[in-house]
Amino acid sequence: MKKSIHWAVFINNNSQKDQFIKNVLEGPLPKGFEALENLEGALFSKITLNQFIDEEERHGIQIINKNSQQLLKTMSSGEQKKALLKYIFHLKPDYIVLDNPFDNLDKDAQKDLKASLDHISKNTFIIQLISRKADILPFITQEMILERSTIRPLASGPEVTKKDNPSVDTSFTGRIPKPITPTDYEESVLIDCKDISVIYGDKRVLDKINWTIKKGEFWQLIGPNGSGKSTLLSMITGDNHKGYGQQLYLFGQRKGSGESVWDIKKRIGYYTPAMTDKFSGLHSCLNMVISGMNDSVGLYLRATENQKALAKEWLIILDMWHLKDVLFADLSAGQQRMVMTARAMIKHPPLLILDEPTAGLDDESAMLFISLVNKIAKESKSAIVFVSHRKEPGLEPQFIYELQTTPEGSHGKII
Ligand SMILES: Nc1ncnc2c1ncn2[C@@H]1O[C@H](COP(=O)(O)OP(=O)(O)OP(=O)(O)O)[C@@H](O)[C@H]1O
Repeated sequence: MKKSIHWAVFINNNSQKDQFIKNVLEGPLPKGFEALENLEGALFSKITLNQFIDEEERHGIQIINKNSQQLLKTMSSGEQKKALLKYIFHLKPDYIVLDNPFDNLDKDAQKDLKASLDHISKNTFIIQLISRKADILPFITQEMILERSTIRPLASGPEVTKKDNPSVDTSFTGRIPKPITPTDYEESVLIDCKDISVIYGDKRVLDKINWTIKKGEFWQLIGPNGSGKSTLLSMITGDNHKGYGQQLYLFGQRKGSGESVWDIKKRIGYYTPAMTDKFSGLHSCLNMVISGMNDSVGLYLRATENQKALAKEWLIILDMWHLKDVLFADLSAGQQRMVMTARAMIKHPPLLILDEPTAGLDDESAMLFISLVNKIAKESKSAIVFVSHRKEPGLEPQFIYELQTTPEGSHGKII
């Protein structure tokens, strides 16, 4: 039967998305979705991927990658999404819930996904959960918004659009607070990659990468899915053993020359949204910021008065001081990312790495987050590496390092 209804459900930081998904898949169906009664649904989401990865880790069971030698968790995020999509299409469900389907996908993969969904939407109901307005699928017929747990049609028309499109104040008051102790690394070159290559089995991932990151530089790292962005980052953070024996210099020390992993880690502030999933979230917002000074999650050591005062300054800048006692888990996704970025930056590490930090954020939160990153770039001496597939409106990197895939592995180019 030809399907003529497809829904877009706009979600923002306050939407209770998980509950909504559960209701759509298992009932009771939310108002407006009665057409799905007694039908079989499937979920295309990071949530599903995490379940498959968990199954693989705990029980060694490969489901969506059963025809592949490669473990799901070692696949790039784009490859994981493609494998899940193939699996779901194979199941031929009556409807598919797509949870921000374009996040983590490069331009070509987004185009392919759009074409596949266009095709499948002829026989399958689509419910698109969406944070960024530009992502809306062309065949959507109903636009809804999920405010906390309440679903309602999206307002339209001049008198109501303002309500659903509030403007964002991206101006922060005050300057980025200085660290308690300045960094002990004063050299100009932080990271130096000379002819770095990486091969996994017979898969050539990086080919002769030359990239130097200097003090205070603001870089964006781009490249299609599977081009080796995460692999390159793991070389820079000293986490990839493939760096041994290569001309990889991390804060002046050659990888494998007896350098201390601790010395490397303490000079890098790192944030990627997947980090947030791993925290219990039972720490207060203030303690999460303070923990950035102790390199621990939450607070296990008693904070000094100076540390508390510095964390306060950061929360004031972020306009979140009134939330200081709120549990991290109870903050919105956008607020959690601000806190995690403050946590990564509080010591003003020589290098701040932000790996796809805006994935899953709504337009407003992404704008606010980007203006924070621009501010950090302007007001601190930390170098920044920002990884993102999107051309983030408003992001002001000085340089872009692009990985371009070739059969010999990706080549790097400064653009
Ligand atoms: N441990 C591993 N074993 C085998 N292959 C791996 C391993 N780690 C990474 N790869 C492969 O290396 C390639 C590069 O992966 P990487 O995660 O670095 O790409 P990426 O540019 O970050 O991609 P994405 O944008 O999709 O996140 C991928 O094809 C991936 O499958």
